[in-house]
Amino acid sequence: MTKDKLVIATKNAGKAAEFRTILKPKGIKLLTLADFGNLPEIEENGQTFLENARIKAETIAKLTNLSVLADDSGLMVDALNGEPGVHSARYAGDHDDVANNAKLLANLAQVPDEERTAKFHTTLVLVSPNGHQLVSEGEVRGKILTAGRGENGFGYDPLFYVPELNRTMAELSATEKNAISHRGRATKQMMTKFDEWWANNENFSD
Ligand SMILES: O=c1[nH]c(=O)c2ncn([C@@H]3O[C@H](COP(=O)(O)OP(=O)(O)OP(=O)(O)O)[C@@H](O)[C@H]3O)c2[nH]1
Ligand SMILES: [Mg+2]
Repeated sequence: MTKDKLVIATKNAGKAAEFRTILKPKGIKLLTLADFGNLPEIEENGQTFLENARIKAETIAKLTNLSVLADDSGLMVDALNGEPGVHSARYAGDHDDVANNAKLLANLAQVPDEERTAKFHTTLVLVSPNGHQLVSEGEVRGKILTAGRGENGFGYDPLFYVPELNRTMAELSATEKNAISHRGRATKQMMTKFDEWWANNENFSD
């Protein structure tokens, strides 16, 4: 019963949409936290992306007894010593993209163009109900603009300029973003080991 389902342990609709596109070829039924009515709030109190991804994956696997994929990600700006980092979602206000982007621009107001380098990072943790884990990571480098451009994506995407494509993340289509993004790269890396893990996981749950 539980073998063909994977829970994406996220409340972020943007992330969920990206995972649905990337994982579609697997033909596995994907659920997100929105499919469960009564889950408690998860406190992301880790110091690292890995700790937070693990907290999310392990908590939801225990509660649902299903296999779970969790993503912890964030923006790391060189001129801000890697901030907002693990605090990206709640930099200025809890999941308030407008306030978060405004704070980022304010903190970079005196920083010249050539020093506005940054990267997006994702750590993924995949865990089965009995605790077998796969971990992967992905990053993409870019620059923080002085004003947003584009309507797609979510979070800091309008401010994140990708030099190779001469566009911001928010000016890319979903397919274009997944092809180069931190999340797309981390998922691609995980997929190289996924089939073997999934097959073994089926055996473990017997
Ligand atoms: O412009 C962006 N494009 C991206 O592709 C992206 N990926 C992550 N982020 C930022 O980093 C936070 C993650 O925090 P986070 O990993 O805790 O996720 P979250 O709290 O939004 O959802 P959940 O998965 O924890 O439920 C997010 O909220 C965003 O601010 C991104 N911003
Ligand atoms: Mg979060």
